[in-house]
Amino acid sequence: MTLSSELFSQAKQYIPGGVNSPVRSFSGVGGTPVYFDRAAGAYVYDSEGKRYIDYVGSWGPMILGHAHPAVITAVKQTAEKGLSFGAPTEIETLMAQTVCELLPSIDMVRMVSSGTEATMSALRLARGYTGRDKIVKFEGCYHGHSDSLLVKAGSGALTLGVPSSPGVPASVAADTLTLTYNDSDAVRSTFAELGDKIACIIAEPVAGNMNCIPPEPGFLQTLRDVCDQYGSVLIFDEVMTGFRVGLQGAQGLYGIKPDLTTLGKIIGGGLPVGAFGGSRKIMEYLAPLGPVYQAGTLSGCPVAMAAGLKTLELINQPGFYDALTAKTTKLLAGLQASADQAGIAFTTNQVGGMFGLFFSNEKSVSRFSQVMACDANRFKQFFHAMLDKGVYLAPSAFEAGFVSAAHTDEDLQATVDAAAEVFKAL
Ligand SMILES: Cc1ncc(COP(=O)(O)O)c(CN[C@@H](CN)CCC(=O)O)c1O
Repeated sequence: MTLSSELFSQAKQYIPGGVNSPVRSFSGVGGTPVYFDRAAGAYVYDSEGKRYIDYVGSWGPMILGHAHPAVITAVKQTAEKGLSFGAPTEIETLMAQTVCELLPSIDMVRMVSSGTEATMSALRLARGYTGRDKIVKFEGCYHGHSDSLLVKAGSGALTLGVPSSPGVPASVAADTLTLTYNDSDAVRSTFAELGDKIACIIAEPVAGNMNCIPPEPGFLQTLRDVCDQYGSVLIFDEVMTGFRVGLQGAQGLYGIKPDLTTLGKIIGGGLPVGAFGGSRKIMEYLAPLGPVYQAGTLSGCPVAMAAGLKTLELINQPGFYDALTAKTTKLLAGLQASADQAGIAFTTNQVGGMFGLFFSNEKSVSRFSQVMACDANRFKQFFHAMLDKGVYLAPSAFEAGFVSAAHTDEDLQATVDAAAEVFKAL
């Protein structure tokens, strides 16, 4: 029995499923989750000291690499002054100002402590601002676990949602319409039918929770157009893509301006931070200024702000994203060549420093249905074989992968070499 197995057995006595977030349980790939003890740069080290090249990066935040010295120093120096006060601090204003300066669509921003809080709050704000109840989301997109967003498509495109989890009241799910990502026709026909009842669309501008699925040309523009035509709020959930695919997020990359943006992950630098922001006219509906209530004890925690601010400072350097994108491209080109060499049906997607791996015969994967048709068993075999070789990929075929600035050419080559051996043995 490995130390991780022992730790997992112990955890399962006290924590449901032994984890504080389901995907960590390896339920998507089988086997026992690896317990990590420490991390530095591109590497994570398990409880027995084994090193892995990490492509999860705490699900996106660790864009600089783990335990970046300047981030750790900023956290230590801020923590020594106290951890949180439940009162305003200057560093919160600095963070808000930085986010507003980096994302032109954001005039004002409110900090929260998770992506779930950010999207839940943005939905309430959009509903309060428009006075409407219905929302549109897309199948395969994940926006955290608030009730309105744990909803799957009803039997037909225009039928209302049904809960995707017990505990979500049918009455709540009924206000959520779930459409097919990248299906612009479905968006247009839904709005033609119900547009004046729809408070908002919430979309991942690059879907990173059904593996990595970029928007097809015109899709994001369609979302913008129907929201303009029917007076609905366009929410880009950039919890994952924000500062990951570019300094101005996916909205900057694709040139589509949302009304509200949700953020998380990178803006916390690895500590619990979420945020939602947008146009002043909408944000001023928020308490204490306006009638829409939203609050949080540790929102804007100074220590978390310090980690996030230092991270945003260090990614805002000339060439940072070109280098990150080039590394990711190099990794994927190597993986594809190895798979082709071994005759394995395999394809990849990439946007900036995030990527998706698909065991699929498709030349390119752009729809949820194509993701679902991938060879899940082959992914599981690949995942575990790579893990054995010291490469830590996302333990699910429905997650994106992430490269950091700390990954070296040697790390990328070692990953490709390991994959070449694994593909041959599949
Ligand atoms: C686009 C997007 N929006 C919202 C969320 C929810 O954020 P959190 O509440 O987990 O901080 C997420 C969370 N992402 C997952 C990874 N796919 C978190 C990992 C987990 O659930 O443990 C997200 O990707």
